[in-house]
Amino acid sequence: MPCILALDQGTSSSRAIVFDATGEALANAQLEFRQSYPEPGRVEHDPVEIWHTQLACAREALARAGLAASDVVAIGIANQRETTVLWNRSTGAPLAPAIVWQDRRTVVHCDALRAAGHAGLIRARSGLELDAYFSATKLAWLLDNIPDARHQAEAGELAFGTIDSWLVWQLTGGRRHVTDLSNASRTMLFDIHRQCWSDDLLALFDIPRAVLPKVVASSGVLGETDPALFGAPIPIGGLAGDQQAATFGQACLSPGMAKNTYGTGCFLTLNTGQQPVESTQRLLTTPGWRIGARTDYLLEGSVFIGGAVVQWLRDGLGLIERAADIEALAASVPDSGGAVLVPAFAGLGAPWWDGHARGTLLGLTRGVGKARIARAALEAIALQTVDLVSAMQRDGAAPLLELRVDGGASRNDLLMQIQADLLGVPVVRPRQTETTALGAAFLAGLAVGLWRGLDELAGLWRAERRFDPTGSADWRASRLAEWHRAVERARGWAAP
Ligand SMILES: Nc1ncnc2c1ncn2[C@@H]1O[C@H](COP(=O)(O)OP(=O)(O)O)[C@@H](O)[C@H]1O
Ligand SMILES: O=P(O)(O)OC[C@H](O)CO
Repeated sequence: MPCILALDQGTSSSRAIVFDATGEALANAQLEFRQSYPEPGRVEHDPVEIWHTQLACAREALARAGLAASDVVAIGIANQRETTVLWNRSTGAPLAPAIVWQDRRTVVHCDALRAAGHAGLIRARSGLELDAYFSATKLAWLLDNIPDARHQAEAGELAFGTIDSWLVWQLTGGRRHVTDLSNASRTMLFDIHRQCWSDDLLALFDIPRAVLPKVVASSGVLGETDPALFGAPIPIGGLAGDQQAATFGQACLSPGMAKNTYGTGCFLTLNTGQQPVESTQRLLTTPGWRIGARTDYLLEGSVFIGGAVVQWLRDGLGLIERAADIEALAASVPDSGGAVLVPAFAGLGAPWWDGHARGTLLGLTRGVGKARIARAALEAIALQTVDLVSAMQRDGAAPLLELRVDGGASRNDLLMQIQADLLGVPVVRPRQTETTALGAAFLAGLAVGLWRGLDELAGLWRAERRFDPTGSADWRASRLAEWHRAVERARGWAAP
C-alpha cells in the first residue's frame, strides 16, 4: 500500500509519522532535542542536532511500520517557523546555533525600526507585525555578529533558511536550497501580495539577496532525497510551516474555518479564502499554502507561551512531574480562587505585540495553592486564545461555528472544556491530533496523485470529541475583564 512519510520538526521535538492513503497513522517516532538558553531572552537550537533527530525519527518510523523507501510515494515536511539558520554552501556547516522563533535578542533592533516609522511598510509588504519573532532581524543579527559573515554572504558563500530549507538541503545532499511560500512569508522579507522576495524589505533589513532560498509551492515535487539516506530516493512533495500545515491537516479548507494548535505556543488560524485580508487588530496575514497557481490565505494569531506554561510549572516550579499531571491537579479545585497568571515569559504576541511584557501572577491570597495556580495556568492558555478570536471578529470574521483543536496540550480534556466555556463556542478535537504531520502528508500526497483534491482530503477528517460551552455570557465577560486588567499589569514591565 502506498504511504507518505511526514516529518514534523517542532520547537520541542522532531517527529516522523507514516500515513496510509486513508490518512491513518501506521507508525511514528519522536525525539526531543536540546533547548539552549545562553542568556536571558535568548533561545537557540543546534541545527545539526535538529537534522540528526529528524533523520533518526524518519528511519525509525519507517522501521516500525515495516516499510522500505520504495513503499513511500512522497515525503511531506512541516516545521517550526521563523527559526533562522545560516550555513556555508560548500561545507554545509552552520555558522552558529539556530536562533529560535522565541528568541528576543533583536527586540532593540525592532524598537529602532518602529521609532523610524517602518512598521507600516513592513506590514504592507509582509502582512506581519514588526517583532523579533520573525526571521529578518535574527538573520541580520547573525550577519552582523559572526565575523566575516556579511562579506561571505555578499560573495554568495552562505545560505539562509528556516528549518524547512535546512531539512531539504540535508535531505537532498545539498542539491536544493528552497523554501515554500508559507515559510517564506514568515521571514519578514517576503512580499505576500507579489509572492516574491521584497527588495524594500531586503534593503530595510540589509539582507543580501544571495543568501535567500528559491520559493516553491507548498505541494509539488521539489526534489528527491539522497539515495544514501533511506536506501532509495524518495520524492519530497510537500513543504509548509507547521501552523499552516496543521490548518490543512484540520481540513480548514474553506473560508471561515479555524483551528487552534496548543503546542509550545498557541496558534489560531482562520481561513480567509484566496485573497489576503488585512488586519486592523494586529493579527498576521499569512499565506496558508500554494497548490498549483492557487494560494489560500489565513489570518493568524500567535501566542508565544501556550503549553510552555505547563513546562514551566513542571521544570521551573516543580509543581508537577509530567505535563499531563496538570489536568488532575487543576481539576482538584473548582476555580483559580481569584489567581490570574499572565505567562508573558517571552513578551506578549498577538494581539498585544509587547516585547517588554513579562509574566505576572496576580490575585494571590492564602487560599491559592499549587492546584489553583495550575488552574490559572490552563485558564491563561484559554484566555489568550479568546483574545485572538475576539480580534478576528473585530476584523470582520463571521462568528465561529466551532474551533478545531490540536497540539500536545489539546489532549487535556479540562483545558478543552475551559476553552469552550471561556469562548462560548464548541471546541472539536479530531481523531488524528497530529494534524501538522497529517497536513504535510496531505500536501505531499496531493503532489504525487495519492489524493485527487481538497474534497477528498476534507472527507478524511474525523471528529473524536466535542466540548460544548457552559456558563453565561455575563460570566465570560467578567472573566475576560479580570484577565485584561492582569494583562495591563504585565505589559511594558521590562521596558528600558
Ligand atoms: N496533558 C497536557 N496538558 C497540558 N499541556 C500539555 C499536556 N501534554 C503536553 N502539554 C504541553 O504541550 C506542549 C507540547 O506539545 P507539542 O504539540 O508536542 O509541541 P511543539 O509542537 O511546540 O513541540 C508542551 O509545552 C507541553 O507542556
Ligand atoms: O513547533 P511549534 O508547534 O511550537 O510551532 C512553532 C511555530 O511554528 C512558531 O511560529
